[in-house]
Amino acid sequence: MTTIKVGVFGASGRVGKLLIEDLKNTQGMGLSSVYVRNSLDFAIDPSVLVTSDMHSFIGASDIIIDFSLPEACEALLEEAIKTPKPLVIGTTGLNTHQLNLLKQASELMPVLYATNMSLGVALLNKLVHQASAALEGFDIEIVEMHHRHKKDAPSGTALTLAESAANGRNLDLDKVRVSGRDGNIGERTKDEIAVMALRGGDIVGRHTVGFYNDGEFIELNHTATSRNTFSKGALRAGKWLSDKEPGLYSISDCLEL
Ligand SMILES: NC(=O)c1ccc[n+]([C@@H]2O[C@H](COP(=O)([O-])OP(=O)(O)OC[C@H]3O[C@@H](n4cnc5c(N)ncnc54)[C@H](O)[C@@H]3O)[C@@H](O)[C@H]2O)c1
Ligand SMILES: O=C(O)C1=N[C@H](C(=O)O)CCC1
Repeated sequence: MTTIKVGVFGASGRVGKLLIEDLKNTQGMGLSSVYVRNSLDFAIDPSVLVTSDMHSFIGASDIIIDFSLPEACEALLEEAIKTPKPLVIGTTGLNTHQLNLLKQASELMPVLYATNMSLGVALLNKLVHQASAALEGFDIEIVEMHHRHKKDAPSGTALTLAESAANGRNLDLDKVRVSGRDGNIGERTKDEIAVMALRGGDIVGRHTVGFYNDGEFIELNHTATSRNTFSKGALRAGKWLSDKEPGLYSISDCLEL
């Protein structure tokens, strides 16, 4: 079996470090390059290319996995457009320009973009779509909780869940999303979908999508108890993506959900 050479972008981050560890025990895949801005603060196999030259970083690998920051992901996409390689993108908080760049890249190479690499959240998105369509008149409120170091809010996962809920009712999320309530704002409107973010401690990731009506409510809840859920999910996605045609793929495509 040939070994898929993996490049890790965001290597010294919380998820990046786990990707490097998990790759040591992943059959059919091996770490070949890491991109660093300065230097790595941990030891790495000397056969791995450690570089701050984006072109060499991409060139040394068969696929690239990115868990970084939006500006960094943007720079990666710009370089990948010049040197196409399958890309697994896990970075959240991308703006409209960065999302457009991602779509542009996917015309030249296979790109899997997932705001959450877990199987549980992939299924939760399906359930939320179904519940949103079936539970007419129920108010939809989403709450997410993450660790104190998280920079973007609301989480990418919460926004994707809100998109699933809005799609279930043929609503435009940009028109109905509420991400803060403060002061004398009046009563809740019928269609609004609230997405609220809490931050604290070392919470890996918790999402609750609630459907509330008079006399009853349903809450669908997902909790990630280990960050390895994301790194292992990204490696599974990378293996799946490595022989695909150019296109924009989702985690549901990879998991055949
Ligand atoms: N899709 C998922 O399943 C999933 C899961 C967890 C985290 N995330 C997302 O992944 C991203 C990273 O999360 P994290 O907790 O590992 O963050 P982190 O802050 O620990 O790591 C970020 C990494 O990006 C690197 N970086 C920052 N700016 C850079 C630049 N300009 N150029 C190159 N590299 C740069 C940092 O050096 C670091 O290695 C976040 O957007 C987070 O929301 C997604
Ligand atoms: O720790 C993070 O940061 C996470 N980010 C993703 C998001 O924004 O949804 C996935 C969960 C963990």
